[in-house]
Amino acid sequence: MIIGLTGGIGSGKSTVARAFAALGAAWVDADDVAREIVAPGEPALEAISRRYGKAVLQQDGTLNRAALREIIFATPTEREWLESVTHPRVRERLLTHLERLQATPAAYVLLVSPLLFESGQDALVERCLVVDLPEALQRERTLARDNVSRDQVNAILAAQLSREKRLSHGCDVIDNSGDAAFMRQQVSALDARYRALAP
Ligand SMILES: CC(C)(COP(=O)(O)OP(=O)(O)OC[C@H]1O[C@@H](n2cnc3c(N)ncnc32)[C@H](O)[C@@H]1O)[C@@H](O)C(=O)NCCC(=O)NCCS
Ligand SMILES: Nc1ncnc2c1ncn2[C@@H]1O[C@H](COP(=O)(O)OP(=O)(O)OP(=O)(O)O)[C@@H](O)[C@H]1O
Repeated sequence: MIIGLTGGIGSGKSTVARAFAALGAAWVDADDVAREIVAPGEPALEAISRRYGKAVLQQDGTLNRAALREIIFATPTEREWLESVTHPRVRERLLTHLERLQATPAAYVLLVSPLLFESGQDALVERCLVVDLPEALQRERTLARDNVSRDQVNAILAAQLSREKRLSHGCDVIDNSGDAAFMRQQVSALDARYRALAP
């Protein structure tokens, strides 16, 4: 069984996924896969450097992620262009990872993705799970973790589904507005449910 674990920036997806993994779940993170497909030599990186030039490359030829982030969250059409290059490749690579993970003894597999619905990756999963919290807390946790401005966090939030729209998909929900113990308690209950449901 593949479960899509989603939530906006800084909602706590990786933290929640690690709690599931501690109980034996397997997982793949779409953000990690999005990094794989822009490694040096990959066609997506060539397309990005053709469009934006050297400004989006570091001295060693790897992607300057902060520079590209500035461009795409300032201009929605540029973000759409980048997604048209990256999302099909992320999806293809996710399928390979999921196939590999399904062959492991784990009872179920998590596909962790900030853009599960926005990118159509929900077609790859049988159930979905939303990590939910008030947007203000999401913003504060992101600002505490990342070296980004409040304006940029707001631009990223604006490019993602709203809390209400994400919840409207009828997924299971983890309330991550409390402490780690509260989160782990919910993970443990869901793990038992998923094990009972897994074929
Ligand atoms: C713009 C990039 C280079 C910025 O890299 P950076 O290292 O600063 O951030 P990182 O990749 O870790 O992403 C951080 C968070 O930003 C948000 N985010 C990233 N891309 C997008 C997007 N296209 N739309 C909305 N939110 C996004 C997500 O919440 C993500 O968890 C990178 O995010 C990217 O390549 N994005 C396009 C690919 C994509 O859509 N990835 C999302 C998973 S499929
Ligand atoms: N219940 C919690 N209480 C306090 N802090 C938390 C909690 N859950 C997560 N955090 C913190 O919030 C930040 C965001 O969490 P995490 O990195 O897991 O989110 P994410 O959804 O994977 O983020 P992104 O997709 O943006 O990479 C981290 O610094 C994490 O330690």
